Amino acid sequence: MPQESGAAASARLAVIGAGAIGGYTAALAHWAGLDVTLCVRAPLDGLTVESGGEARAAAVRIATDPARTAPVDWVLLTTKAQDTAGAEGWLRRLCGPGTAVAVLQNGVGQEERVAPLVPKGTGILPAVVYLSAERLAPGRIRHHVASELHVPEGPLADRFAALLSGSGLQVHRVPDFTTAVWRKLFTNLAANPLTALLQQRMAVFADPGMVRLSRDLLREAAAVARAEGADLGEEDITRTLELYAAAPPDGGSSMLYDRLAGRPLEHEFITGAVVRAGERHGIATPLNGMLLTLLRAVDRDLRAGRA
Ligand SMILES: NC(=O)C1=CN([C@@H]2O[C@H](COP(=O)(O)OP(=O)(O)OC[C@H]3O[C@@H](n4cnc5c(N)ncnc54)[C@H](OP(=O)(O)O)[C@@H]3O)[C@@H](O)[C@H]2O)C=CC1
Ligand SMILES: CC(C)(CO)C(=O)C(=O)O
Repeated sequence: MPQESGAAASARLAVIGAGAIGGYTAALAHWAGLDVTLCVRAPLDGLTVESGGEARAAAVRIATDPARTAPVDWVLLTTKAQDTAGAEGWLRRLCGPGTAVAVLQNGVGQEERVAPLVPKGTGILPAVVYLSAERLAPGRIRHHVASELHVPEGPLADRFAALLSGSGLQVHRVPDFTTAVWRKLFTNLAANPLTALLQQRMAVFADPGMVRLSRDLLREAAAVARAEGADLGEEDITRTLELYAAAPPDGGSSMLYDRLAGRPLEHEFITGAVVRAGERHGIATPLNGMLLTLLRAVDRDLRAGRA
């Protein structure tokens, strides 16, 4: 785990959400010397991150009440997409003149989701998250693999990269964010629904039938992605399947972890995003549509406490 101090060591950072991504990024930022407040909705005793077989505590400040917080330099929003609106109380208190908000969420349209919840003019930086982490228990995070954030290039991205320099989180500034966000969505479109529906980990992708099904799901999505302006093709599908094959077999997906913990699923922002965009463009997505129907059924049971 990185030990060195970051370039923006005195910056104040608030991380909303103490789950897998929030807990991991908050710990790395704290170890890099940033002034980190972790904003949670249920009290937390502390934060510990396991990575590479080593467990380390991060003595971040923990806040449970938005009313007791003040504006910071950066906010990292790391709730599930369906919980974005629920974080409005935090966003309103943490954003002042000069605050920027980075949205670390899967799916597409991160900026549009957050814009109505922050003061007009607040800089919003959508971030594609390439890392795998799992919340083992409240405040206990296991990092499985990778530590990359991809953001649209520009002055806000430059500030974000400077903020996190030396933290171990690599910030990549990309010229074509539409392609980047859809490319990342590809990695979720088969892995998240299939692991969640089957309640199996990434080892499931050793099955050639599962790889064929994933390719077909992604081919549907590629047609939709291109209609949305993303520059993606067969080689991106192949690369995604290679990623699945190379993933730690005991790793999972954020949707699997939600199902195992009995929490609502993020399906409407992943599979649902493809199906709805397909409908807008008149592109049929029967396989993704079928998964969406199954995920909605599971989610209904989870919300009713039956699954
Ligand atoms: N886990 C992973 O490996 C990856 C996840 N992602 C994406 O990153 C995003 C975050 O995922 P992940 O970290 O796994 O999700 P988690 O479910 O582990 O964490 C989300 C956290 O948000 C908290 N939260 C929700 N609403 C609020 C609120 N109003 N105030 C404070 N906290 C709140 C939840 O609180 P509570 O504890 O009370 O439920 C939870 O701790 C998702 O979009 C996911 O798809 C992207 C790449 C990889
Ligand atoms: C599956 C993974 C790690 C990327 O493939 C992911 O983004 C998630 O768990 O939501």
